[in-house]
Amino acid sequence: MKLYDELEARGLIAQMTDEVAIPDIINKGEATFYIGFDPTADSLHVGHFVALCLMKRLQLAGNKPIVLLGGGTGYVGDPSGRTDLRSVMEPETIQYHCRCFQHQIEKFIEFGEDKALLVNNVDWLLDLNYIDLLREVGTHFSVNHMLRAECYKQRLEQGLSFLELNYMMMQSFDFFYLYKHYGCNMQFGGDDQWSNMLGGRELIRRKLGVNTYAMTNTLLMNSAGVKMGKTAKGAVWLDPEKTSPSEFYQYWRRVEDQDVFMCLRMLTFIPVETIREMEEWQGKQLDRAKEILAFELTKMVHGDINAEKAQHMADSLL
Ligand SMILES: N[C@@H](Cc1ccc(O)cc1)C(=O)O
Repeated sequence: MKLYDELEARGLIAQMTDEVAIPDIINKGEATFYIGFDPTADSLHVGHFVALCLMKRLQLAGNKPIVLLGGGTGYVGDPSGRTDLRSVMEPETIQYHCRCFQHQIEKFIEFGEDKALLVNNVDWLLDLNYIDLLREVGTHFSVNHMLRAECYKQRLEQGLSFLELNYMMMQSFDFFYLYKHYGCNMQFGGDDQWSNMLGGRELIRRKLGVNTYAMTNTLLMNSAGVKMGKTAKGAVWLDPEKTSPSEFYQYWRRVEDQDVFMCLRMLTFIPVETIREMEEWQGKQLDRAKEILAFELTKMVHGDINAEKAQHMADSLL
């Protein structure tokens, strides 16, 4: 199965700017693409995991990932799709979070000159000159248009600070910068990032007359339409100190019957054909599917030994 068909079969694709060119470019392994991660906490969580796996799938098909750590955008905070105000983080906290993210990401993605790059936007955003930026970038953004963007909808009721209104311009500038310096021609991200991604694409088009691409992945939602990866205790983290391998395993072992195959498709590397056969399973066999899901994911995040331990622990609880 070609990469694009596989991503589609896994239900990973939400929106894209070009339905002909994007499948073609990624199938040929010709994309240099980036995904940005803002250092909002000292660990990645399950929501980031979908993006990391997507990167891995694209990398395995010969495309080149650029992982962008938002050490610069972290100073501003993305209001997209959020109703709550983000607290302004201290520079030391931002740096520390970036180191934590980097450490975790390095376990998933193989870095190296031709394989993948890791960059931090603090390296170019922090030194921008305000007046220059307003003149060179600000002129290309319509506030009217921004206020209509889907991602700010809920936020406009609560109030959107001027700081946050600038976020879209920062992320757009990143895409422009990565295109210029690394030939990055595509941006991926969660579906809540669509407006920010289009902003960058438009900036590149206006400043350089070049066409670039953007594609979003489906957010991990359960059948009730609720974002997955949260428990009563809070987020399900990838850091074993924050969510133990056993808790991590249990989270997946306990997904609802209707969600197990969607999770297998979106999160694991089990071939789509195998998952299709498993979809015939019913009753007790669904428990088996959940065990496979929990084991596979725990293995990917915490390694074989921890996955086995977590499974034994779960078995002994039964
Ligand atoms: N805005 C993204 C992170 C990001 C940061 C900078 C970028 O250039 C791209 C993406 C998020 O909140 O998830």
